[in-house]
Order: sequence, then structure tokens, then C-alpha cells
Amino acid sequence: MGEATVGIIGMGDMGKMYARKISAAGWRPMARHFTLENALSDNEFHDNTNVSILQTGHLVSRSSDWIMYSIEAKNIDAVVAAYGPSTKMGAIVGGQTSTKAPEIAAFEKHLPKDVEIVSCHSLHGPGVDPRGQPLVIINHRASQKSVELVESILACLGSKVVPLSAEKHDRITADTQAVTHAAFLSMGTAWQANKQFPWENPRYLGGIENVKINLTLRIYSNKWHVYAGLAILNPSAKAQIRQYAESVTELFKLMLGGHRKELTERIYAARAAVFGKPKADGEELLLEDELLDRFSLGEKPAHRVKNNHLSILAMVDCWWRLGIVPYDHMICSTPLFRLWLGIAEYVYRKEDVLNECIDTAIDDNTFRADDLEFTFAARDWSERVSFGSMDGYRAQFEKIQAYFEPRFKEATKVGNEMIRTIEENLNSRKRDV
Ligand SMILES: NC(=O)C1=CN([C@@H]2O[C@H](COP(=O)(O)OP(=O)(O)OC[C@H]3O[C@@H](n4cnc5c(N)ncnc54)[C@H](OP(=O)(O)O)[C@@H]3O)[C@@H](O)[C@H]2O)C=CC1
Ligand SMILES: O=C(O)C(=O)Cc1ccc(O)cc1
Repeated sequence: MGEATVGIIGMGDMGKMYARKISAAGWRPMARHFTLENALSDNEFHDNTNVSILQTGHLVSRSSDWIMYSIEAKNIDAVVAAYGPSTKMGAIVGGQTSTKAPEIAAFEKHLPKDVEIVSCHSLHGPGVDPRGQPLVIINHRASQKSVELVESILACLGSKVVPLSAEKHDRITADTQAVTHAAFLSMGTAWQANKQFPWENPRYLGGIENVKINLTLRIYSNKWHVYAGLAILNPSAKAQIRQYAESVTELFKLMLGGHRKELTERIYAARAAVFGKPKADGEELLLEDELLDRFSLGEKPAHRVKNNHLSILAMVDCWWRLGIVPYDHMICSTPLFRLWLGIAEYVYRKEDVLNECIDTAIDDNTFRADDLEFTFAARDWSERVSFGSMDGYRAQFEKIQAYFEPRFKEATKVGNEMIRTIEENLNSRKRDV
């Protein structure tokens, strides 16, 4: 193990995950808690002789060879302004925030010129095993030797390194994460508006409905600032989220008007652009019914209730309108995005499922109340993001979060299990190919 010291500023969920892994690999992280009280009351690292909890970010900065800021994206400018000038001469600095534009801007503004910049982003939450998951490494201002040092420190995560520029990173994560979150945030908002707990409703049990419910609860059980930062501070994300809201609205209007032909043509045009030809007989899909049925928060009903899957139709429509080919982004995708793409693929590549969506959309009006609230919700999230108000985003997020709170524990357990099993399935499929 090298002699380099690693500094972590921000010991939240991700900072702690890094501190655990890096210290277990024999490095000696210097970690800074925001408040000393937190540091003292958090016993986890007290017995870990590899981790030093220092009292200020200045002490971490001046004593570390690679310093990683693992803080809320909204605070990055202020925190780098405070501790950046104390960076050890010739050290390397990076960040873990999910959007690189504000992070890199803060580094360029506040770091001394002799300091190199190598940033990173683990494309998964703190509860996911990092092995095999994408880890973006950004050489923004550094020698090859310094990039190799950061790579050797982070090798302990066992992740798959994806070298990218900051701009490319933000573009891809806007296409994948930000717009995916908009869909799930809107589902949760619609359920709350209709005073539903979807796992209590036979309409929402089984198959791909399980994925929708588990992932929605997963997002709402996380911290608002992660999603607000991703959507509001990423310069590329607003247009994507706006297009998603427009796709939802336009498709819903076609459904309401009973415009079967126009709706069908539009859905099939999007399918051709995003998924190409229908799958040949016997060709496997990313996800199958049997696998998806296993992860329910409620009792599976005897008969599957049909759904028009407006949220999924709008996602594929949005990808098509923006010229996004989601498979191109797999190298830099999160587990949540892969599951979302998996259920979209399931709907679009099974001709009978897609046609059932169209029939339900036109002929069955029992979903109208849900779809109406979903449409309002998608537009509301898009407005909040376009407006750029962190407080507006937070207020809405926390309102829905409070509604679903009682089920987070169970949903997280089921969700983790679902992600693990489905990812294993996807990995073994990749090996078979
Ligand atoms: N959660 C996730 O799924 C993922 C998050 N990320 C990104 O990682 C970053 C951290 O997220 P996460 O760990 O989840 O969030 P947390 O809220 O758990 O952690 C943020 C931490 O930053 C600390 N902090 C804030 N200001 C300062 C400061 N001035 N000095 C020192 N510490 C400070 C906070 O301290 P205190 O608690 O004392 O306020 C808190 O511990 C975010 O930018 C997020 O976008 C990336 C990948 C996945
Ligand atoms: O998988 C997702 O999209 C998540 O919700 C977890 C997450 C959140 C923020 C990140 O920067 C990376 C992963």
C-alpha cells in the first residue's frame, strides 16, 4: 500500500462508505465531520485506528494527498471556498457530488493553481455493493501519475472504472438518472395525491408494478438534496425533465381523446427509434415476469390487472424525442436506471404487452384518475426543476417522503434484495453472451 493519505470532507452516507472501504484496504483516511458533535457521537470510526477524525476541513486539506469532497452539491461552492485554500501543496482534489459542473467550477475558483483535480462518482447508493458498479473518474487537471494514484486508492471498491470528462458525465447522468428520477418522483406524488398505498391496491401488484413501487420508495427514502442537486444543478437535466413532462401530457391527451391510431403510431415510432426491431423468437429480455413477481410488498392478486403504463410510454417517448439511445449509456448507469430500462424493454419488446397498454389506454377509463394525478405531478416536478428552487423541490419531496415513511424499512429490504437478484441475473446473462 502506498504512503499517500486520503482526506474525506463530508462524512455522510457516501463519505462513510468510502472511509470504510478505503481504511479496510489499508489506507489511512483523514475524515472531517461537518460538526464536531457529530464526529464525537459517531462511534463507528472511533475504534478504527486507520481513520483519523479531524476537527476541521482545514486539517484534512493540509494533511492529505487526495482530498475528496463528499458533501451536498448545493454546498460545494461554500465548502470548497472554505477549505480549498488550505489544500496541501501539490495535492490532488476531487469530489463525489452527482453533478460535476458546479463541483468543477468551485475547484477552479477556489483551489490554488498547484493543486491537481481528479474527481469521481460512484454510480450507486451507499447501500449497494460497489463491486462491478460503474465508477466515473474524471481527470480534469492532473498528470497521468496522479490519476493512477486516485485509481489505486479507489481500486478497493472493486468498481468498473469509466474515464469521462465532466461535461460528458453531466450529459449522460441527465439522460439516465435525472429523467428516471422524474418518473418515480411523479409516481409517488400521484399515489399520495390519490391517498393510495399502491401495495394495498390489486391494480399495483405483481410484475413490473413491483419495480415501480420499490424504486419509488427507494428514492423517497433517500435524501432530497441528492435528487434536487442532480436535477437542478445539472445544466443538461432541465430539458430532459421538461420533455418527460411533455411526453406524459401529450400521450395522456391522446388517451383521453380516444385517438387510437395517433397514439399507436407514436408509440411504435418511439419503439423503432429506441429498441429497433422486435426481439426474435427465443431471444431473452433483460427481465422476466417470474423474476419481477418475487419482490412484492403486498399479496399478489389471482389475476393481473391491466395498466396502460403511461409512465413507461412517456419515458420511451421522451428518449425518442431527444434522440437518446439508453443502451449507449449502460457503461455509466445506476442499478435504478438499468431496472427502469429493463421494464421499459419488457413492455416494448413483448408485442402483446405493448398492445395491451394501447388497448387499456383507449378503452379502460378506470386508470384516468391515477393518470391525471401522474400528469399533474410530472409537470409540477418539471416546473420546480426549471424554476431552480431548492426549497420548492425540498418542500414537495419531504411531503411525499413523510407519507411513505412507515414503509421505508421494509421497502428498502425488499428493494435491496430485488436489485441484488436482478443485477445477478443481468450479470450472468452478460457472461452467457
Ligand atoms: N446517496 C446517494 O445515493 C449518492 C450520493 N452521491 C453524492 O454524494 C454526495 C454526498 O451524498 P450523501 O453522502 O448521500 O449525503 P449526506 O447528506 O449523507 O452527506 C453529506 C455530508 O456532508 C456534510 N457536510 C455538509 N457541509 C459540510 C462542511 N462544510 N464540512 C464538512 N462536511 C459537510 C454533512 O454533514 P452534517 O451531517 O454534519 O450536516 C453530511 O454528513 C452528494 O453530493 C450526492 O449527490 C453520489 C452517489 C450516490
Ligand atoms: O440509482 C440511482 O439513481 C439512485 O437513486 C442512487 C444514486 C443517487 C445519486 C447518485 O449520484 C448515484 C446513485
